[in-house]
Amino acid sequence: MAFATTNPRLHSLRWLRRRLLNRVFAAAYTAVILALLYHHALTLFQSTTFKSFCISFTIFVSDIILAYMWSTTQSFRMNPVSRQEYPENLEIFLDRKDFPAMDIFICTADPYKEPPVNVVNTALSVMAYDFPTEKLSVYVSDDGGSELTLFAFMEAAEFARIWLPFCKENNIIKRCPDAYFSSNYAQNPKTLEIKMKYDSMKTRVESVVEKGKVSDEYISNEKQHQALSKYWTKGFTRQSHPSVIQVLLDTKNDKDITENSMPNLVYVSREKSKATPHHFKAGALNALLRVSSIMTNAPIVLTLDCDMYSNDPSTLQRVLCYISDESIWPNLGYIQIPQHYHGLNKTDIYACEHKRLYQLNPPGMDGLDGPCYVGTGCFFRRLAFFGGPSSPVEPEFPEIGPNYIVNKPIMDQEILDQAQQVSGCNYENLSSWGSKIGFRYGSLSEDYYTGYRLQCEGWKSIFCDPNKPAFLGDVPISLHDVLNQNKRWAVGLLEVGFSKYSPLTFGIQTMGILMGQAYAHYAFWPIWSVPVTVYAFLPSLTFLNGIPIFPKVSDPWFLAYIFLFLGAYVQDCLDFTLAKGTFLRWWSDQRFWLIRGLSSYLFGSIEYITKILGISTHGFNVTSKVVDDEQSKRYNQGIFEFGVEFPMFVPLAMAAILNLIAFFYGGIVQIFKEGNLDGFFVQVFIAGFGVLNCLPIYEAMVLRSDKGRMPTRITIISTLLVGCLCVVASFVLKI
Ligand SMILES: O=c1ccn([C@@H]2O[C@H](COP(=O)(O)OP(=O)(O)O[C@H]3O[C@H](CO)[C@@H](O)[C@H](O)[C@H]3O)[C@@H](O)[C@H]2O)c(=O)[nH]1
Ligand SMILES: [Mn+2]
Repeated sequence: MAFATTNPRLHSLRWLRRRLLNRVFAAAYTAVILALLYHHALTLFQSTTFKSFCISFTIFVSDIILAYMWSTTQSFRMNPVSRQEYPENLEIFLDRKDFPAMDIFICTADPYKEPPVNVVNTALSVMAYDFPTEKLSVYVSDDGGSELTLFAFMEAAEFARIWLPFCKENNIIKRCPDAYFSSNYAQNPKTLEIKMKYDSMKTRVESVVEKGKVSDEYISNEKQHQALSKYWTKGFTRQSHPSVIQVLLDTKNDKDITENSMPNLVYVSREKSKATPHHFKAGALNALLRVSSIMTNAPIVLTLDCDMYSNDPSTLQRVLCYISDESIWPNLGYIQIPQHYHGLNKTDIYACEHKRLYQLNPPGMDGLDGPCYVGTGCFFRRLAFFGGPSSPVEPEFPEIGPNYIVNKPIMDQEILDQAQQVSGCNYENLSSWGSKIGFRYGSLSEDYYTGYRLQCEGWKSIFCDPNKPAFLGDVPISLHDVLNQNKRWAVGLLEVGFSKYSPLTFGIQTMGILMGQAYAHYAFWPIWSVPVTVYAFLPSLTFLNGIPIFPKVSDPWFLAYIFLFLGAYVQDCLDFTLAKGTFLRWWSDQRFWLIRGLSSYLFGSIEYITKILGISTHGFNVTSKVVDDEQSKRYNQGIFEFGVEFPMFVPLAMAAILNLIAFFYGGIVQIFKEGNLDGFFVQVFIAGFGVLNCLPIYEAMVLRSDKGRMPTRITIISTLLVGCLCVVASFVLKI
């Protein structure tokens, strides 16, 4: 049969050959780790003084943590797979009229940190998907409760009427207007006219944001006035206000300028009250889940952050390649498409690409039960939010359940009333939302936690990583923002790691050792701060006091250190560069791992501890997406942005100063005067490696005069603290 030979398929899966090599290497590496830990244990027992006991103990603990974290990474290396989709075959299997409906959720939380113009760009890019428009609904959650965002969407709804047909007729690939007009697009009267309209919308939105309110001259009709006036009632604030739900486009009634239908576009700002916890993004997404159930109840839900626009109009078709495969459908919970970023600088100084998290580890989990959910670019099956594949959980009433068939138009008053009700801030009281239903509460890393719980319930996930990135996102471009973002993750991850659902216990029990370990790897990221901090300070402090703490070069145990260090680094570098990474980006990535260890992970762990002790509370600090021109210029040149007096810079600056002193001063005294390189080689090497990694910090402290330099106060404080540390160490270590 001719058919059999051509054998059209929707997707394929390939086991990566490197998994065999990985396993052999893992066996050898494990043996050496165990041997070294045995050696440490012996040293510990044989230590004769309290001082040497303390030093050995610290190193032992650090190495156990490093070893444990290394063991968790093996889950990603045992079974990596690679998938490929064939969307061109889709319509052989599935008629276009049978495509399932899609509800797309976009979250925004603050019009000043997340400029509304960018949020509408994200929305326009997905509204223009190459998909039957009547099956597409875009829901925007505005946790900022801001008339500025609503106004931006009113403008966007109008602009969409010309933008969507333009994209479809001309087969435009970049359907995010801003991305399109910043590219090298064909300039003809038609495109120029559309650009003019886009610019005029942009200017209007930006000037409204600048003014901080929508003044009368911007309001074009009574309907808009009515919608916006909700914000002008007395007592309406961002933290306390009733729900505002506005259907901006209704696929049944609204037509674009070519008389074709448009997708639904619904703006939702859920009710907020200072007395009721709102659970940040997870709460926002749950409100959207319910509102969308009532209005459209599509079986597939895409979650998108407002800083991620669609870069490929055919992504939905690609995802349908999995969705329409009956062999994987029964247990399929979600399909995760990784984050890719635009605007990274050449060497990605803050390692914001997170290659390991978003690109290297997921194929490893995909070879097991499937990747984590990472908060954006993820297609969920609505059903997955309501209990496991074989243990469904019923919601409070059927209209918000996954099986409900919506039979009224979206603008029907009854629908609008119900939507208003389910987006109320007390709606979830005494319900299973956040615990058994919907996005899960209890962690600031709600994405990781939700995916984890769904997988524990038995849902599988799929990693889909098309060659052409399906979404492109923004990265924070100042060090302060990046460290804060990573600190938030650290707190959120520890919240899961030490909860009753800890991957170490609950996870391993329900999903097996490899999946449990994979999730534990992330949950315990922040404990890397312990070994990183120890290795940043202890070798230098002891070295300056003439105390050797590692085996001599002539000692056979020295080889174990060499093997473990080089083994981990070379493997990491190979993984990174084989996945289209450059060597310089890899260098930034490993450097930033050290930086995070000394800052975000350290502070995140402290914050987590103070929180469980009840000393402090913490919230979801939204990352700023506003770009300052000067900052962005420095970022593009690959220059670190310090600039502000930020406590997390202190341990970084301290480590930089201490290692520099140890490397030069200690190096000269010990090695040239006393000729003792053999005994101190590892310590000198670590200090030298520290210095090499800290080059941008010295530059920021001494050589730079721009606004992004290290604030003088931080340099002074850190120098004083290093001084104190050295004095204390010389007393303690000389005992
Ligand atoms: O109370 C809140 C706080 C945030 N958000 C939205 O959540 C998204 C992510 O926030 P952002 O400040 O951009 O955080 P990032 O650290 O960049 O986000 C990463 O980390 C988050 C978890 O910490 C995940 O939710 C994200 O998907 C993931 O990209 C944005 O769209 C926000 O508008 C809300 O809707 N409500
Ligand atoms: Mn973000």
